[in-house]
Amino acid sequence: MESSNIRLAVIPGDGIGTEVVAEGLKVLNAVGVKAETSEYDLGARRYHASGETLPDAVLDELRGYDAILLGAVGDPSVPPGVLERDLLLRLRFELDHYVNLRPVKLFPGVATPLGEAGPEDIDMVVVREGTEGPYAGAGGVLRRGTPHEIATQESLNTAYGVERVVRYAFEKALSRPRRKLTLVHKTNVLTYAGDLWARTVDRLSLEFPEVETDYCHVDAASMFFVTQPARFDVIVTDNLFGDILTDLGAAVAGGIGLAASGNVNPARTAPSMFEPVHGSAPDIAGQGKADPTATILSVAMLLDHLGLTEAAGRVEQAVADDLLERQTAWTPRTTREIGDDIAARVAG
Ligand SMILES: NC(=O)C1=CN([C@@H]2O[C@H](COP(=O)(O)OP(=O)(O)OC[C@H]3O[C@@H](n4cnc5c(N)ncnc54)[C@H](O)[C@@H]3O)[C@@H](O)[C@H]2O)C=CC1
Ligand SMILES: CC(C)CC(=O)C(=O)O
Ligand SMILES: [Mg+2]
Repeated sequence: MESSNIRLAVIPGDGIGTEVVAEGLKVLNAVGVKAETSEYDLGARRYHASGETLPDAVLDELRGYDAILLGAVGDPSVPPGVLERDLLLRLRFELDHYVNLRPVKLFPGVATPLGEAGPEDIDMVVVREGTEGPYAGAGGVLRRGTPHEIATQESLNTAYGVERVVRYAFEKALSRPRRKLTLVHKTNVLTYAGDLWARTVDRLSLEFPEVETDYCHVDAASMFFVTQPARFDVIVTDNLFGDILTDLGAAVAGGIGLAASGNVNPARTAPSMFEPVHGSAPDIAGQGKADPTATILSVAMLLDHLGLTEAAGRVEQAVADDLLERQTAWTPRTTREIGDDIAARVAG
């Protein structure tokens, strides 16, 4: 076993976030990695108790960890966007998580709505920009509440921000057997931002001659996710397109309960943060219905990021085995039971 002691901040958050994170930690414990975990009460409960979303002192403390595991944030009792923007996006921006890494991978035995498609057809990684785009918060509103209201929400794209995420995506493509990188954007309409993205890919492609590059408009890419997912290997795209495409990718690869992600700071100037792609799912919260697999796979990504590749591989293999068994011997299980079963497999 790799010996190391990791310091982990845990933010269960809201709704099913608390349920799935408990299972992620259970599996982390079972894999035998020495981890010192500290839980942070951030989310709707704290907001109602104190009005706080992410106090500066907490943010500073979080900077000192090796990594962060997050469940999900957002609750119907809190005005829309408050927790998403002031907690989740603030974490991503302040900790410079400029790569939002989202594998879209069909595990053997998992049913896909695409019918005939198999694991060889659905195996891609979406490299979503994480700190810019329409999520940067630029824009405003005039004459709010009147019939003449004007709301603008601008997409921020900097040469610096685009170059660093595109470079990461090229490196990711180079590390994979197919060595293919597809830029997904909407260059035919979003001409200013699209031009910057396209020129950046063209320029960096000279540094990565082994990587085949390709371009797809986001509307067509959405179609190809469903009709020809094998077109894609590594995708690089902006914050909004990547958000939308990865929920679609999750559906195609067996469901939102299986989709893992990492908010990565490749320069390691701050801890990276790992979380399921899904949200707090208020519709099923507190009922033990949430699938914790996405969080458990996010724990595997976290371990891999910290160089604990053997442990990461064991967690992913345990998930793969569990998913395969679901195909042949499916029985309804609670969130906790799925966590127990995967933890038992990890422990051997
Ligand atoms: N990273 C985060 O913290 C995210 C937070 N959100 C927030 O979460 C709240 C709910 O957002 P929604 O749009 O409903 O998205 P959602 O991802 O929470 O739920 C969408 C649908 O998927 C189902 N689902 C989600 N995770 C599941 C799991 N592990 N197992 C089984 N079913 C699962 C839900 O029951 C729901 O029907 C909102 O406040 C939203 O802003 C949404 C996405 C990401
Ligand atoms: C709630 C959003 C800020 C985040 C989201 O939907 C995502 O990152 O997938
Ligand atoms: Mg999303």
